[in-house]
Amino acid sequence: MMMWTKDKILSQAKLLPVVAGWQAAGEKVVFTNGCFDLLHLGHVDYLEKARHLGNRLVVGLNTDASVSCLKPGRPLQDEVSRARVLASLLFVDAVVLFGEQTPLTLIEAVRPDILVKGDDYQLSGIVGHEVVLQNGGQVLTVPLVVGYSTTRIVERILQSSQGLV
Ligand SMILES: Nc1ncnc2c1ncn2[C@@H]1O[C@H](COP(=O)(O)OP(=O)(O)OP(=O)(O)O)[C@@H](O)[C@H]1O
Ligand SMILES: O=P(O)(O)O[C@@H]1O[C@H]([C@H](O)CO)[C@@H](O)[C@H](O)[C@@H]1O
Repeated sequence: MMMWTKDKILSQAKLLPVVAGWQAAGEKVVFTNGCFDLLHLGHVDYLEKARHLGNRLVVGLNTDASVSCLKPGRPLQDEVSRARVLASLLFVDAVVLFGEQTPLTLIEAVRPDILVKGDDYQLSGIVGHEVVLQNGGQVLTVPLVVGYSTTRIVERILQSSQGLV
């Protein structure tokens, strides 16, 4: 049965029993996180690959307040929009917002089987890698699709707009 995308967006309190149920059924839960401001091919490719590393994909999404601390001038899209766009992806099973500067507390609560980031991150630099490894899980990276980033999209928009004046 096709889920409504908004029903994939869960509070942490509602997410934890859902994850526990998946794991009790023997499903490997993959967790990743990010700002996902303007969704692009790199995000889609990496999220799809992350999903295929296990059986379920949970995406931790930085709130607007969290993003603005990490990336001044961002986000360009609010958290409601960013969450809904992520939830619309077939291979995303759940989206959960977090307001801290890092997803450490969330990862400690979710206890995913697999933690994934793009390979713009070194394994040792991935927040939560110690927790997941201590729990017997895996920490993996997915190769970047070269040439794609939200920053690059913004730069190209600015360049093209300058050409219009
Ligand atoms: N080109 C890409 N290919 C694969 N994965 C990517 C790519 N760009 C970002 N990611 C991954 O997507 C996740 C979210 O990253 P983020 O939202 O910072 O995207 P971004 O495009 O790099 O944004 P920004 O340009 O603002 O840094 C991270 O795990 C990152 O590793
Ligand atoms: O979209 P980004 O900038 O890749 O996401 C950040 O990732 C950080 C990462 O998990 C560090 O290992 C995280 O700490 C931060 O909150 C953003 O989600």
